[in-house]
Amino acid sequence: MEREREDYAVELQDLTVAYDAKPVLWDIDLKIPQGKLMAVVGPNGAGKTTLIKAMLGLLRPVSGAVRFLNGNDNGGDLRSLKNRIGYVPQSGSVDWDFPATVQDVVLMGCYGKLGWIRRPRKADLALARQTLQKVGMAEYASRQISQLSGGQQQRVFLARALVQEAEVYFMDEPFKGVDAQTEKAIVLLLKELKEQGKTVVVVHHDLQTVANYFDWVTLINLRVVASGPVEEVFHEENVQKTYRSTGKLLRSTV
Ligand SMILES: Nc1ncnc2c1ncn2[C@@H]1O[C@H](COP(=O)(O)OP(=O)(O)OP(=O)(O)O)[C@@H](O)[C@H]1O
Repeated sequence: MEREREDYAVELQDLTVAYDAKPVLWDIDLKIPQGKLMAVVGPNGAGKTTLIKAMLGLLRPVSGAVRFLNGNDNGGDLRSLKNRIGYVPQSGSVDWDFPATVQDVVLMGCYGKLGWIRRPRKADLALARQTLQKVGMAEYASRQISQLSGGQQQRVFLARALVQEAEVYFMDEPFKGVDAQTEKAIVLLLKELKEQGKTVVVVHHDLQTVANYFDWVTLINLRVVASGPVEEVFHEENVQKTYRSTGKLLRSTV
């Protein structure tokens, strides 16, 4: 039984989340196997960001449970799992006026390992530099984050997550507003993470690239319409069902 749990990076059971008593996620059951690159797709307002926030314990669900890796309950032992879980928020949701350099922001990714008090070691600085190089931002290391373009900020937040060396990553629309070259760089990083056995959950809007970029997909619109290997569940019928209006789906659940 324990072994079976270990195979799942994240497991959701009967998860319902509401804002002001209005449900936006309804009775979600989901198992995300370890080592998958998973896209979460669905129309605007479908509950994708809410799903990620609920998984991370940033929102309290009305009911249900979230379990990571070895079966720890969300809210109970999530703190001890913190360093094993990385999060790249939607760039629009971040306060970019926060006074910090690019290098500072990337080093924040090491704090889980370092603790807040300790100064970064040489190895952390080297890792931060190397990761900035990877995302093509090394030359901006001492620039204030407020003085970067949207796509550059996105790359920096990706670098911050990468230095954390987590096991499960959540990324909320990492391709939003980035140019083709940055998109390619991010895709390469995602594939690299997968090769290292990491699990990556990505909110994604471009249906055209799902099959190229990901091996697992969850289609969501208030409820999970389908979740599984891309080649099995990402087909016309499921996409149609997902992009029907939320109202219709809600009526069909009650
Ligand atoms: N803090 C909040 N308070 C009240 N309602 C909210 C809040 N955040 C989101 N919602 C509502 O919950 C629903 C789901 O929002 P969510 O941001 O999870 O959707 P999404 O699928 O990520 O959408 P998008 O593709 O537009 O980013 C939407 O109807 C939204 O208006």
